[in-house]
Amino acid sequence: MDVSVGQRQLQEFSLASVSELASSASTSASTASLPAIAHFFADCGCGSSQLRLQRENESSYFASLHLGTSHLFKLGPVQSVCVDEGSNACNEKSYSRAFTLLFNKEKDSRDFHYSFEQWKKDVNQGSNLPDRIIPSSKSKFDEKIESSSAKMYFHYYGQLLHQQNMLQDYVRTGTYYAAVMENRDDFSGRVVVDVGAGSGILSLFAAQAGAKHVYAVEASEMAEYARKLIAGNPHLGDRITVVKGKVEEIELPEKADILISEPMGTLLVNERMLESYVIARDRFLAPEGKMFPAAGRIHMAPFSDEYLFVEIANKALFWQQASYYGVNLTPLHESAFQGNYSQPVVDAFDPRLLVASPVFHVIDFTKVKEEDLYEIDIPLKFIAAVGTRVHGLACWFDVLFNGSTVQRWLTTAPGAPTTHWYQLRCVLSQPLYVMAGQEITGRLHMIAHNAQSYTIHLTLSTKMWGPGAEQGGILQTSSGKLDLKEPYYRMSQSQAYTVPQDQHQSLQPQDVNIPIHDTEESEPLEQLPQNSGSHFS
Ligand SMILES: C[S@@+](CC[C@H](N)C(=O)[O-])C[C@H]1O[C@@H](n2cnc3c(N)ncnc32)[C@H](O)[C@@H]1O
Repeated sequence: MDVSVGQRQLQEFSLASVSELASSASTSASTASLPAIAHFFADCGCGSSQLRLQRENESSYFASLHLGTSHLFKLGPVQSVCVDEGSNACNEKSYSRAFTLLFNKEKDSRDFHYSFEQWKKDVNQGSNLPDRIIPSSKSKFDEKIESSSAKMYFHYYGQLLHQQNMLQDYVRTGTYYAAVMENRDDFSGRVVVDVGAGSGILSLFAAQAGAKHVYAVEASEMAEYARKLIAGNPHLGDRITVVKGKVEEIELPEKADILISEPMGTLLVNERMLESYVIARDRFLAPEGKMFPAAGRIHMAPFSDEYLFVEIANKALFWQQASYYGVNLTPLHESAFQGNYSQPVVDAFDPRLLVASPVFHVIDFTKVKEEDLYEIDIPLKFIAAVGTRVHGLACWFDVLFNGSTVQRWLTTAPGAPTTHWYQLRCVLSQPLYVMAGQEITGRLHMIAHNAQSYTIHLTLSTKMWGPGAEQGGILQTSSGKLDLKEPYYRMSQSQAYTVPQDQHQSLQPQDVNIPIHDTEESEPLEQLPQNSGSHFS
């Protein structure tokens, strides 16, 4: 329980019993093994923090331990010993003392240990507040992310509406549920950390699968809702501790056997939360521990879509007016035209629009270094399956739950059941002409920026084709610079995309047998999740 009293921060725990380890200075009241209440106090009058012990139904404290000089050791699931080395704090000399603490439940013991470590960390860093969101020294998160971006980001995730949008993506949530339940052995009796727990749903799944204990780490105000949801499911909640804070900043009392998280944004990497997942791995995962998911792949293929190309070009037509209330708007036409192409398009498209077999880039979450995600450079090489105009690069991702029992992929591929991520297309303002069998080369170069997203540099080129091609070089090149943070959500368009007749005749895309995903069956486009205007995740 947390209470705020005036300037002081006070946190209290009920203990089944507390007894002082015998010393000459101890009184009979403190050595007796009786129920007690432990209070964490910030600022006991001289600026230092204390752990104070009080017998139930008594108004005074029988012991005060200075957190700066105290250490807590676990003796068993519900038993710990707390040792204060003694100090000169508060201008008075105190001698070393030790207390055996017996908790009512294992969860109480974990919560107490967690709070103890938090308060101690605060003392060491010179702050008196536990669960601090802003540390005295900048965390890895704060070093690389602009504070205004982080503020908006956590404000967004702090709202139930947006968590509901993710929960109502049944492809997403159902795949997580299946992956956890099918792999109970990976969770049963294990310590789990849920990285970015949101509403706490994945923590509850892990507890359902028999986790020994789950630490649900959530930085936004959603942590309070997660506490509420978890408390409302007491048979599971008993094994879950919600930790409010960033994974880059919080401390946990023990290592995890398995991390569970849903850190994927549009194009897998948007939001830069994968970096937090990797940081959590390095900070909290025991050697040989598992990650759910363990890997992700970005899939890419060139596409042809005259409708989309024209639609984007036409958006700038407004700026071609020579007399808008008597004002010539045309000087801004070119800027508006280019600006529209700098927005990656997010929607669900028909996979028949792909003009070549996709390639993929793997990110192994268990091995990748956090810094490796700052810049992602993917060389591209395709063979066009049809003769057509190429309008850009289509991208989607999947992630792997590498369970000990069952391996399961969550895919966002076109043609597969639609998720709230849809797919993403980078449209080039200058299309390329290709012939069937012609090689398309290029590069997708993504550079992370401090607004939790990436600048995308895309280049596609067509190579010489046919007899004598080996002597030839690049025929045509088209490039674009896009901001992944500013997508164009194209959800109002018809989802059952009809390929125009003339395109059918020239491309015959239905003849192209393109394998779009490896393990899951392709199904026709399904209903879209609610609230399709989501701008994160
Ligand atoms: C995509 S949501 C997933 C929520 C939930 N796990 C689920 O599957 O429904 C990601 C969550 O992670 C939280 N988050 C993002 N970065 C974080 C960080 N560095 N530390 C703690 N939480 C973070 C966000 O606030 C958000 O609630």
